[in-house]
Amino acid sequence: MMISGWKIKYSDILKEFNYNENKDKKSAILLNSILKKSSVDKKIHSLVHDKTVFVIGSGPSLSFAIPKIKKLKGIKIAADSSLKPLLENGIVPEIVVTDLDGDKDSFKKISKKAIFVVHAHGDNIEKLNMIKEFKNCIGTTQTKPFNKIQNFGGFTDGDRGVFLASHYGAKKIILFGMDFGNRIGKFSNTKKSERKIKLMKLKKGKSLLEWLATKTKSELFTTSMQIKGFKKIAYKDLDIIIT
Ligand SMILES: Nc1ncnc2c1ncn2[C@@H]1O[C@H](COP(=O)(O)OP(=O)(O)OP(=O)(O)O)[C@@H](O)[C@H]1O
Ligand SMILES: Nc1nc2c(c(=O)[nH]1)N=C(CO)CN2
Ligand SMILES: [Mg+2]
Repeated sequence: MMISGWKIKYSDILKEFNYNENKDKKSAILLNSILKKSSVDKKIHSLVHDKTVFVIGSGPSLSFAIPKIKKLKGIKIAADSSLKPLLENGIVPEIVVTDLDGDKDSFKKISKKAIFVVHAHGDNIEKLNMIKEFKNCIGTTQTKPFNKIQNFGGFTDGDRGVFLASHYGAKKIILFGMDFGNRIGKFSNTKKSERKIKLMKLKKGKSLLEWLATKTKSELFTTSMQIKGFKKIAYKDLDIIIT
């Protein structure tokens, strides 16, 4: 089942980014054909339901966040390119949310350990074969869900991670490196020619999180830049809310 109101949000995305819905569907159909039947859905539920979950993005604050994350207990969801600096600092996330444009070597390092939540869209069709290496994998789409393909809502890898955690009933969701804003973090693999579109994507991701905040049952916190509906929390106070 899709989060209510998603159809309108997706229709806005199609217009704003000039995406082709049929290509998004084609990509989802291909992903469905590659995915094996699995019990990964249950595994995510047991990791996330009623738990404190961290969603880690690649914004400028990620460098400051890493030493703090190292000391904290919680389920870690890495958004795509944040995986590389996390692994380099000995932090192994349980879940990776990706549309497969993150660092391939990092994916390989945890391909048998982590759960991969792979998003199919019209512009990553040629990358989908990569999932054959992932032991635990589920597929998502921004179009209608079907068969093995789900739609939890969200747009960029980071905000989709938050929608995922909310869908599986996380008790608390705490954001790290999810600054959005006008500065793209150094860990993000954004080419110069793609900066403008990336900033538009970040703006959309942030607005979707503000929308989610009006609907979710999870308690929402951010250590990064302010997001409406999220409680801003200082690193030094994290111990108080992580129980
Ligand atoms: N200022 C920021 N710069 C970069 N990433 C950010 C920022 N703020 C939040 N993020 C989050 O970090 C996530 C991971 O960053 P990354 O650069 O890997 O994105 P991406 O893989 O290009 O994202 P997408 O494929 O969703 O566009 C993004 O999906 C986004 O949600
Ligand atoms: N068709 C299409 N859909 C997307 C794309 C994209 O580049 N093309 N990027 C996303 C997050 O980066 C999410 N959805
Ligand atoms: Mg990505």
